[in-house]
Amino acid sequence: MVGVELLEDYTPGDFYFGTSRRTILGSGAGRTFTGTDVVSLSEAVSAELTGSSLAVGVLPFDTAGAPGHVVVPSTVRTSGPSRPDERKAVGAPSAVRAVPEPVRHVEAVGRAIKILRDGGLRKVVLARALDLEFDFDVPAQAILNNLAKDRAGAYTYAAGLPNGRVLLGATPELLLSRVGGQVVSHPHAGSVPRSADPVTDRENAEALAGSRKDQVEHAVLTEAIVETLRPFCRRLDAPREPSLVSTPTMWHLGTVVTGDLVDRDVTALRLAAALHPTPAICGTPTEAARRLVGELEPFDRGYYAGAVGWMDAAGDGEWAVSIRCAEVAARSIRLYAGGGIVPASDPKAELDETSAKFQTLLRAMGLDL
Ligand SMILES: C=C(O[C@H]1C=CC=C(C(=O)O)[C@@H]1O)C(=O)O
Repeated sequence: MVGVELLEDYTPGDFYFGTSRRTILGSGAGRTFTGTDVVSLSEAVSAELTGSSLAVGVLPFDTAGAPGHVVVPSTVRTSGPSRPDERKAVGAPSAVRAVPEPVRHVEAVGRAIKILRDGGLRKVVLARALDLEFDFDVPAQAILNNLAKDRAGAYTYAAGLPNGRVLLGATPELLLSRVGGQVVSHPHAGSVPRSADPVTDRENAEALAGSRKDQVEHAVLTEAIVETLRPFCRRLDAPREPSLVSTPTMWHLGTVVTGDLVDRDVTALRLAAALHPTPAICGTPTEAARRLVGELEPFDRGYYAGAVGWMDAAGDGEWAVSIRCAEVAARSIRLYAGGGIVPASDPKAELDETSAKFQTLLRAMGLDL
């Protein structure tokens, strides 16, 4: 058992962020910043941070639905990585409901494909949700423990939301990290499910690497990241071809983009605000894709498909894309999963992809749905 004390001490409302290098636990709100203009929000937060203080928080998918929410916790503790040995029991739900019904998601993807083929857009990301009701309070700490135990994603997180709920998950995708003058982004797009059978698993990965449709889906994303970061960087590198990356449940195409900043006053949160929403979770062109998401999805995304992370007084920090996550209310939990749609997408395959993406949370809850 390595460095699990902070994980054990987590209580709902705290901010938890765990990676392979460190664990951050922030408790108690010393100062809270809430705003719908994330660039102004990032500037207000920078102005407040001094010495060793840290700001932590979440950005929503769309500030028309929920504000950016960043706090300077009264207590911040950090340690090495948290690797629990034991799984914790979560318990079974009394009701499960898909939002929308799977057949309606297939229809929405079909409509999106038609719009894309008619030439209006290059890519849009459509999501669906799974609502689970319980006869007891949802044990957020147990789910977080199990996500860390499963090493379910490179960034395991939980954050208190302004509505009193908790966003928790384990995402593979880095929106932006900044250390001194160096920035890194690790965009992910293009996916296939893992398989328990090693031969099928390898075949799935090879099919993904060779898939023209997934290459296009990924290229749209990397282009957008590079275009957004270029004005901020004097050096910016991105490999021509994406690489295969995996979580316990999914294979993805990923590209590590690295750069050197022109101006070291540009903070991690400011850069994350510039990048968000990327085509990994919204689409291209951004505004048209955001409108289509609003038209085709029958729910508000809230803090799903936003960003979660931290920043220090020097402007360094890490912001991950808030996917493979759920929003926990007292006795209910809403899981989210989405997928990028391009003209060559297949609606049924997109439904299956979202089902596979739900597995990150479902496994952590010990559920076989
Ligand atoms: C939008 C999600 O995943 C994104 C990240 C990786 C791969 C994706 C894809 O292949 O569609 C999505 O762009 C999600 O998990 O809800």
